[in-house]
Amino acid sequence: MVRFENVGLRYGTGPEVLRDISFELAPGSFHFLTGPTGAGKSSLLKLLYLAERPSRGLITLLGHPLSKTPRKALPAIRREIGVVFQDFRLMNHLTVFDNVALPLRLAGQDEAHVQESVTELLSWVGLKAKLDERPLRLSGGQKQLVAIARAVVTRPKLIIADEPTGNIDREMSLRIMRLFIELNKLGTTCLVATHDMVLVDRLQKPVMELYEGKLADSGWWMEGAASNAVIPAQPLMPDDLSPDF
Ligand SMILES: Nc1ncnc2c1ncn2[C@@H]1O[C@H](COP(=O)(O)OP(=O)(O)OP(=O)(O)O)[C@@H](O)[C@H]1O
Repeated sequence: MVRFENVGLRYGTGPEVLRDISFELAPGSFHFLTGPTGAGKSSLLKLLYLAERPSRGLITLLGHPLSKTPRKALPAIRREIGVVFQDFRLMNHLTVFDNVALPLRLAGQDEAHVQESVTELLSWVGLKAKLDERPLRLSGGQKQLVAIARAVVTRPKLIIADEPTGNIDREMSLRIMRLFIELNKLGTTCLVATHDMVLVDRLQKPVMELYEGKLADSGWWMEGAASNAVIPAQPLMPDDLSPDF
């Protein structure tokens, strides 16, 4: 699904902010990405959602070696990736419904499909009653639920979340993480960057740790990823979550 081999990243002529990054994410896996502020978490995620290109090393994304992929093929790969940001990045002049519908409409989907998919997803995140609301009238947690619905409306194979629960209270953070777990149970590969070690401890998922631009024990990550390859995509079973989650 994702493979990094000795990847480095520098911004402009500055120092490398990521060095010798090697890891593999198997299809259907779920990983947290943690590390202190400035360690390079957002930078690593930017490489994954194609907002930056590596200054060295090899990245294979959804089967495509990026160094050999023509630039014009990148938007199609990017459309297979759903991204959730800490600051939501919603369109405040659009309704909740239209925010979630936007990726489908941009992809030229017919309106009947848009109506069905968006209504279904807004029910799933618990915001069916808010579909005509503007984002500015929602709480931070509700805005993040809309952003998650928008990120997954095109059924991406990979979901990347950069501090999705920053500045959101504990109860809503758990609800948001539960959605990522449900998506993962449906077979979506998930990588979630977070500072919230309480959530990480509760969820008992593999953790990739970045320190000063390097992955802790990256050799282990290549090995760990290989064993994750046996995790099958599972049907959605919300009740399967641990009771205290
Ligand atoms: N656009 C940029 N131009 C130059 N340097 C940058 C840019 N973005 C990030 N950096 C630098 O790269 C390093 C890693 O930053 P990054 O935002 O990836 O860390 P982070 O682990 O996500 O931090 P945080 O937890 O505070 O969000 C930092 O030293 C930062 O100053």
